[in-house]
Amino acid sequence: MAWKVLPLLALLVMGGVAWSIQSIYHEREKRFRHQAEWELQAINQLQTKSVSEWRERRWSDAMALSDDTAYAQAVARWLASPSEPQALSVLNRLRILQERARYSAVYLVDPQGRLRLSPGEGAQGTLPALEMQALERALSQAQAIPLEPRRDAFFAFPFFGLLAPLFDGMEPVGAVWLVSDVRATLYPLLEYWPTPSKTAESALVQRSADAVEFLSPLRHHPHGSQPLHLLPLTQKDNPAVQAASGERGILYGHDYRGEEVLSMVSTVPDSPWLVVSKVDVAEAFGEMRTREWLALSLPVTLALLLVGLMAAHWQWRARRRERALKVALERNMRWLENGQKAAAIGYFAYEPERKEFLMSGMASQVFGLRPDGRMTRRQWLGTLHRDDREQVLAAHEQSLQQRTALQLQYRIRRANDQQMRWVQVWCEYETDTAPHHTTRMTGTVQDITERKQSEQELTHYRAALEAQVRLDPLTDVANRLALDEAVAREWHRTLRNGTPLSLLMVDVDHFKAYNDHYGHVAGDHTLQQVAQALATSVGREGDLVARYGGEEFAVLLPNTDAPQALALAQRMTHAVRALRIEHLAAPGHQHVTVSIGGACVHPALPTACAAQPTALQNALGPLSATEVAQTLFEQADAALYDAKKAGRDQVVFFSPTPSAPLPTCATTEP
Ligand SMILES: Nc1nc2c(ncn2[C@@H]2O[C@H](COP(=O)(O)OP(=O)(O)OP(=O)(O)O)[C@@H](O)[C@H]2O)c(=O)[nH]1
Repeated sequence: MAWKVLPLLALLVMGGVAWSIQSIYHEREKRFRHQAEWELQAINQLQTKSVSEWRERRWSDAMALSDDTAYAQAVARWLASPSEPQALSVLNRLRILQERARYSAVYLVDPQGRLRLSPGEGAQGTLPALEMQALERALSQAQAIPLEPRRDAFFAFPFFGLLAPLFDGMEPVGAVWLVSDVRATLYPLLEYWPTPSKTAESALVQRSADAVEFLSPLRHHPHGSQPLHLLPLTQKDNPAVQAASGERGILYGHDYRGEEVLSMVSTVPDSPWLVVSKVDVAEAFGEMRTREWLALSLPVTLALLLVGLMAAHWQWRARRRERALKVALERNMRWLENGQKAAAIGYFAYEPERKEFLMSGMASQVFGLRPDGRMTRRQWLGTLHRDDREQVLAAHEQSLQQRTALQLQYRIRRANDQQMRWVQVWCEYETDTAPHHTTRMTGTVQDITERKQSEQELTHYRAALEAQVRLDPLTDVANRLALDEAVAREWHRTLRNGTPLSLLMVDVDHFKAYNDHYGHVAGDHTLQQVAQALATSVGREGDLVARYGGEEFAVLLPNTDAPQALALAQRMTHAVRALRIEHLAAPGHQHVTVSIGGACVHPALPTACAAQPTALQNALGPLSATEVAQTLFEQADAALYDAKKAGRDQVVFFSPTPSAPLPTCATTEP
C-alpha cells in the first residue's frame, strides 16, 4: 500500500519543489532585472554627468572669455594696431586656455569671421559657414553660441565648437572660437563602462528635425568610426528615437542592429543632448539567467540525485526480491525433487492429442525410462501388466468421459529392468477454456511396490495370527473359540439355506487311566494322534474338528444330516481304533478308543433330522443362535453320555424320546 502511495507523494513533493523553484526563479529574475536596470541607470547617469561637466566646462570657458572685458580690450587694441607684443598677450590667454582645457584649436576671429590668431600653427582663412552664422548670432545676442559636434572639411576630426563673443564695451571686437576634438575628449566619456560587457554602449543623440542625430560613434555600427549619422523618427522601437520623442528613464526596445536592448535615457542639462545607454537584453539577463541556472542547478541536481537514488533503491529492492524469489523457487524445486525422491512420487502431464506424457525425473524413474522428460502412450501401454491393462484403460476412459479424478493402483513391468512394480496413480483430465480447448491429463505416480509387499505380508501375518488364535496348540486342530464362531456362523447359514447341521462330541475312553498308566506326556501325544485321526476323517469343506476341552473333541458338520453324521462318526471311531494306540489300563480293551455322541438340527424340514424330527423343530422355534448351539451341544453331550454308558467305543445319536431307538454303531473293530 505504502509503495502505491509513495510515487504519488513523490510527485506532489516534486510538484511543490518545482513550484517553489519557479517562484524563487521569478522573484530572483525580478531582482536581477531591477539590478540590471539600476546598474544601467547608474552608468548612464554617471556618463551624463561627465558629458554635462564636459560641456559646462567649455561653456564656462566661453562665458569667462566673453565676460573678460580686459581681454576684449586687449583684442580690440591688437586688432586696431596689430603688434607682436599685443599679439603675444592675446595669444597667451588663448594658449593657457587651450592647454588647460585640452582644446584642439582655439582661434581669435574678427567680427567678419576671419581667423586672426591661434596658439597653434597659425590662423588663416575664415570660419566655416555654420560657424559664420553662429558668430553673427553670438555677436548679435552677446552670448556664446555652441556648435554641436559635426564633421567639416575644416578639420580632419569631428569637433564641437563654441563661439565666445568679445565686446569692448558695447562694441563687438570679434570672438574666440573654441574647438574640441570630440573623439579625444567627449567620446571617451561615453565609453567608460565599469563592468565588462560585449554589447553595452552609450551614445550621445539629439533631435534634428524629423530624425535623430547620433553625435557619438556607435560601437557596433559597421561605420562606427563615422559618427553623426541620422536615424528617422519612424523607428519608434529604437531607444534613441524614443529618447528623441521625449521618453526618459528605462526603456526596452530594439536598437539599430535589431537586437532587443535595455536602455536608459538621460538629458544632458542645458543642452539638446541626450545620453542613451543600452545593453543587449540577452547579455544583461543572459548572464543573470546563467547565474540563476547555476544557482538553481544545485536543488535540481539534488532533486535528480534524490530521484536517481530512489530509482536505484527501487531497482535494488526489485533485484533483491527477484533474487529471494529465485532462491525460494530453487529451494522449493529442490524440496519438491527431494520430496519426489523420498516419496518416490513423480508428476506427469498427458496430452491425448499428442499421445505423449511429459514426465518429471522421478516419474521417468518410476517407469524405468531415460530421464528425458517424455514417454509415449505406446511406451506406457508396453509397461502395463497384462492382468491390469484392461481395467486401467477402462478406468482412464471413464475418467476422460466423466472428467472425474482417478486413483488407480496397478502393476507395471519397469522398462529398464523388467521388474514387476506396483504404482499408484492420481490423475485428472482437464480442458483448456481457450483457445483450442485442449484436453490434458495431469497427475502423480508413485512406486508403492514396497508398501504393497508390506501390506501383503501384513495380511498374511494377520491371517496367520488369526488362525493361531483359533488353533489348539497341543493338537493343532481348531480350538473352542473357532468352534463357537463356526457354530454361530453355520447356524445362520443353516437358517438361511434350510440345510441340516450336525454336531459330534468325541471323548477318548478311559483317558484318566491312560494318563495314570502312561503318563501325561504320552497322554498328550495320544491326544494329538486322535485329533489327527479325527481331522483326516472329515472330508468336506466347512467340516470342523475342534478340541472342546481336555480329552474331548467336537466335530461340526454343516449341511450334514443325521445319517451322514452318523456314518462319519463311525468312520472316526474306526480311524481311532486304526491308530492302535496301546491302552492296557482300559478295562477290556487293548487300544485307545473314542465314544461319540451326535446331534442334528434341520430348520426347514421337520423330519430331516432322523434323530429328532419335530420335537427339536418345536424346541428350536424362536431360539437364538447361542441357545441353539447350547441345545445342540447338550444333545450331543447327552448322546455321548449314552455312548459311554453303553460301553464306550461307539456312536450314539441324540434322540428326544427315550423310547426311540438310539442309532448306534458297533463297538467291534472293523
Ligand atoms: N495327558 C492329558 N490328559 C488330559 C488332558 N486333558 C484332560 N486329560 C485327562 O483326561 C482324563 C479324563 O478323565 P475322565 O474325565 O475321568 O474320563 P475317562 O477316564 O476318560 O473315562 P471315560 O471318559 O468315562 O471313559 C483326566 O484324567 C484328565 O486329566 C490333556 O490335555 N492331556
